[in-house]
Order: sequence, then C-alpha cells, then structure tokens
Amino acid sequence: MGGTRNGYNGDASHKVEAGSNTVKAQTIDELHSMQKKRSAPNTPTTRKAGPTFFDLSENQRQEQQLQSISASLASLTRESGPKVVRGDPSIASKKSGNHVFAPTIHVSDSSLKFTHILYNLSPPELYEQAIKYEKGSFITSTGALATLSGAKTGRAPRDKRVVRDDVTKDELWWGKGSPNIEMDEHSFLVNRERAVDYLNSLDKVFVNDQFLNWDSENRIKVRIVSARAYHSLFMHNMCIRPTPEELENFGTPDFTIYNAGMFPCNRYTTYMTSSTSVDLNLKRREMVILGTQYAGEMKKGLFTLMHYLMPKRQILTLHSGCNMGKDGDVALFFGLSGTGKTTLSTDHNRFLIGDDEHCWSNKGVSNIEGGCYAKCIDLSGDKEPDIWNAIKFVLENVVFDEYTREVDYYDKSVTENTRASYPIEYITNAKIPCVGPHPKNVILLACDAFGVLPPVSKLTLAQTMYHFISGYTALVAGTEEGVKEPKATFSACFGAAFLMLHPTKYAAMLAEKMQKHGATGWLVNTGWSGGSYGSGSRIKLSYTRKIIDAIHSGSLLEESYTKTKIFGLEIPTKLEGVPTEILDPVNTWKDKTMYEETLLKLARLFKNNFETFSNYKIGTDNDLTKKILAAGPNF
Ligand SMILES: Nc1ncnc2c1ncn2[C@@H]1O[C@H](COP(=O)(O)OP(=O)(O)OP(=O)(O)O)[C@@H](O)[C@H]1O
Ligand SMILES: O=C([O-])CC(=O)C(=O)O
Ligand SMILES: [Ca+2]
Ligand SMILES: [Mn+2]
Repeated sequence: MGGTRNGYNGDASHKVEAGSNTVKAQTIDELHSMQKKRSAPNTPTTRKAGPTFFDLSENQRQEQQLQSISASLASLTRESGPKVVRGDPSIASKKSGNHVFAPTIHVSDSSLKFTHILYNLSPPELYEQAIKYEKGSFITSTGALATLSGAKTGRAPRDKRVVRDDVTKDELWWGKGSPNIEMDEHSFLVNRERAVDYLNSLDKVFVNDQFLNWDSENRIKVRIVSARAYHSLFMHNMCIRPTPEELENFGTPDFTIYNAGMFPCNRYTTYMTSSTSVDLNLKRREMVILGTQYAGEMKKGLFTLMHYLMPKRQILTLHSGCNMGKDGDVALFFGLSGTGKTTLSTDHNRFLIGDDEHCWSNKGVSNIEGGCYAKCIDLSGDKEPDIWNAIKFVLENVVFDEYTREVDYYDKSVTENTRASYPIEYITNAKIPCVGPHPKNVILLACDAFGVLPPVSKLTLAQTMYHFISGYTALVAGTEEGVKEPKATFSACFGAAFLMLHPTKYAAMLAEKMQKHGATGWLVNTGWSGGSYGSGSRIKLSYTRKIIDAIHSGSLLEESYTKTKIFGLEIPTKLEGVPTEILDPVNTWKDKTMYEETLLKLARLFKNNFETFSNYKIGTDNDLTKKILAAGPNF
C-alpha cells in the first residue's frame, strides 16, 4: 500500500542492524516477530489526523472496540452480546485475559463459546484466511485473489426490502417503479436475528470499520460484519480505509451491515419470496444480507443508504463516474451498469476522482468510495491499460489457467459479470483525496442496443433532465440476475435501484446545480452502430474516447450542429478522430426503413416510460417542468 505508516512506534532494540550479519533476536519467535510492523490498513490522505483525544491504554482501547463489536453482534432476544475475542481461533493463544468481554451469564450453547473477531485485517492476512478456509480462492498470475461469489453473480433487486415505518412511509418513494419493496419492522428483526445467530455460530467473523465519502464533513462511519475473508477484502477495497488514528477513535458506527450471505432467509418469514433477502432498516441504521454472497450487494446497499442520508443535507448522490483534467475541469459520467462509467472515467490523461458513486454538495464533488469495481469481461491491457494494471486483491468469478494462473478475461463460463475490485490508489493518476470542484460537463451514457441514438449529442438543460429522469440503456448482460441479452431498460436517474426518494427530488437538485454552475449536458451512446444488437456492432471504444476527449477539451462545443428527427438531438457535423458518417446513425444502417421503424419504436418506449413522471413537478420551477416534458421525442 502506498499509504503512510504512521502510528508505529518502532522499538529500536527490535530492529535488524543494517550491514551486520547477526540479528538481535534471542529466539526464532522473536525473529519472526521482527518481520512484522504494527500498523493498520489506511487510505492515503493529505488530511491531517486530528488530535488523539483518547488518553486510554492500548488494552482499554481494544476492550472498548470489542465491547462495541459485541454490542453489534448482540442477539435481540437471548443475550446482550456474545463473548468476543480478537484474532484467528487457530492461532490465538488460549489466554484471552483482558480481551474478553462477556456481558451475560444466561446460558445458551452460543453464549458458552467465543466469537473470534478478525478486525480490519490487512489484505495479506485476508488472503491467508481466504486461501486456507474458502473453497474457490486462488492466487492468479498477477497476485490477485480469485474468488467465487457462489450461486449469485449479480445483485438481486427483487429481493431487496426496506422497512416501512411511521417515518419512512412518508419520506421514501414507494409503489410503481420504486425499488423500495416494503417489509415491516418485525420481519426485519426476524432476519436480523437469523443473520446474527448464524454469524455467532461461526468460530470467527470478519469486522471492517471504514468510512464512506471523501468529503470529511459528511463522512459516514460503517461497520461490516461478514463471514468471508473475500467479503472483508472486498469492503477493504471499496470503502475508505481509516488511518490507524482514525481507527482508534472510530467509536460507534453510523451504520452496520450483517452479511450472512451463505445462509438463506426463511421463506416462511413474511415478505420473503425467495431464499435471498437484502434488508435495509433506516431507523436501526442496519442492513441484513441473507442468501447471497454477491459482494456488490454491500457496496450498493451503502449507496442506497447515502441516497437517503445525503439529500437531507442538500447533497446530491450520483450513480456516476467522475474525473478531472489538468486545469481542474470536472466531468461526471452517468449511466447504468455496463455503459462505461468505470471504463471512461479511468482515463490516462485525467485524474480519477471515482468510478461509480459520488456526492455533489455546495463545495463540489466527492467520491463516496475508496475503490473501484470494474467489469472485466473481455478486458484487455491494450484497450484499458490503467484498469489492467490496477488489478490487485479481488477478482470475482473469473476463469484462469490451472497451472500458469493466467486469467482468461474472455471466458464467461461462470458469468458475464466478472469483476475486479481494487483500491483507488492503484490507478496511478487517482486524485487523492477524491474530491474536486463543481462539474463542467455532465455526460449521460447509454448503451443503445437498438443502434439508433447518435454516438454523441449536445443537450439543453431540459433535454439533460429528460434523459436523466428516463435513465435509458440496453442493460448489458450480467450485473442484474437473469439478464442474458441486452434489452431496453429505463431506470430513473440512471440508478433507480438505489433511489430512496422520488426521482424528481434528485432531478430537481441536479437541474439546480447544473444551472448554478453552468454545466453542459451530453448524451453519449456507447452501444450499437450500423444496426441493432445482432446485426450492427458496438461502437469502438477508441471512437468513444475521442468523443469524450473533445467534450473535455471544449472543442466539441465549438463545432457546428444539426438536429435529428424525432428525438431532436443536436449532433456535431464532424469530430476529429471519428469517421464523420457514424455521427448520424442513419448513415450506418443499410436498411433505412428499418432504421426509421426502430427509431420510432425506441421513441415510443421513451414516451411510455415518461408517462409516470408527467404529473410531477421538477422542483419549484413550473417553466422548467414544462420544458422537460417537451424535451422528449416528438412524433
Ligand atoms: N464504446 C465503448 N464505450 C465504453 N465501454 C465500452 C465500449 N465498448 C465496449 N465497452 C465495454 O463496456 C464495458 C463498460 O463497463 P463499465 O465497467 O465501464 O460499466 P459501468 O458503467 O462502470 O457499470 P457498473 O455500474 O456496473 O460498474 C467495459 O467492459 C468496456 O470494455
Ligand atoms: O452493483 C453492482 O453489482 C455493480 C454496479 O456497480 C451496478 O450495478 O451499478
Ligand atoms: Ca463501474
Ligand atoms: Mn455501478
């Protein structure tokens, strides 16, 4: 890790003398102990650590930490908390002494045992745990840990539940089109108890205490309790890693995830429709995962939480990538899964702020996460060198050569949705801390499987809002369970699956911010050209990159434009590095009537989808609302 190793007070008597043949160790154990420095995983930061306010001894601090973890793992009915002890049960010495916290004596089998806590382990320690105990864990030729996520290789949005109570019933978006399927408090507690009992029945559980959001004033403390080293390593990568000082002063988390992924929910529990359940309880500030080991559920569960917490502070949450040029010009890349947020925000000529989840506050943008999660199907070192070189730590569901351990990125036999997760600092031009000024360009990515949207269009504010609320793409196979072929999808705000409030609330905030900061909207089709999926082909990544370059540099703004029929999109008449004929899709189709029909078909789909929004006002601006409604296709 490139981070600073503060927090370690080296004891000089234990150091190996440079240039001498002998070591100062008296025993083999002592010698081995010299290989290791005491430190904790951290994300590089330029932020100064606050004063260490705790005047506690190391033992007192550890005990407090264990008490807090024991409280997190408390069963609701039988005990106030399990006996917890730090360390791997196979290694930990039996003299657990002052590390033990045993709050109750009501005897049950589970209260007689210890739950060993593997607290914020480092990646090497997690590798060892995975290799030793988790079937399907292997080290690949580049040193990444290849893992399997089990039966689920994508998120399960139909199995997501949100507790509906007196507060959330009025605050949240429910009903048609909403991702928030209700459950009651009682059923949540049943699932929570099931997860906690399962976790406490294990010899050991992993606990990660980490942060969300690089905007330090709006940072959220999260605790993730999980049963697998893979899950702990994934979250180590994806959340912001605390410095040793920050970890010491962590205190009580703002939110806790109980991931009992390999253990199913009980179908006889009210509201359960399968063996998988991902449950969010805002009042208790908790999430429970049962019956899926797909790690993305944790990442996107936390993103959902941020979609609730941040708007309360006038901060907009964005399902977008984000990068910044050398002159400080920031671009956002919105888009549904597989449309190119990660691919296009990771740009060798620009600083990466983040690839997937951001906040836009009155100070500018901030990444929510500490890592990236790239699709790696068909990944090649030539086309995506920065991602290729960043692949460390976690590779999900990939296939590799048994002997050389070289990964075959073209192999889809486990799933289409193969993924790599890596700490953001492994992208060499990552912007640390991951914050930036107000965006100049807002790029909406759509992977249009119909092949009728132009490769790039310049949008008016009303058009930007229309397309943002529509959230169109042709979902590329994989990320959501059961999708095997591209298919037209509309997902409000390019992330309906993660919205907590009504889409128009986020849209109003975006419009207000774009207006205030003079950002330009663009629609970029990273999908098909020359025909629909099946006959045409996907637009070359190198062309899309040229388009994005011209947006960043400002040169595209200077081009002359013509307006397309039906969608009324402004398209440039030329663009350096991109064949002129592909800029207007009609030129690339052999069968022009087929093109017209397909265009009309897509326009109808847009219109039908937007009907649900026609009764809503976008913010307080009546005029803008009217313009947005008129900014859709006309036919
Ligand atoms: N013209 C293109 N533009 C962008 N991506 C392309 C293009 N052609 C092919 N691709 C491929 O499409 C995929 C885009 O996936 P990417 O990881 O960027 O999606 P994402 O928007 O970040 O999705 P998620 O939210 O699920 O992480 C990559 O595998 C990339 O190589
Ligand atoms: O959540 C996932 O599994 C991957 C992702 O980023 C998305 O779907 O937007
Ligand atoms: Ca991504
Ligand atoms: Mn995403």
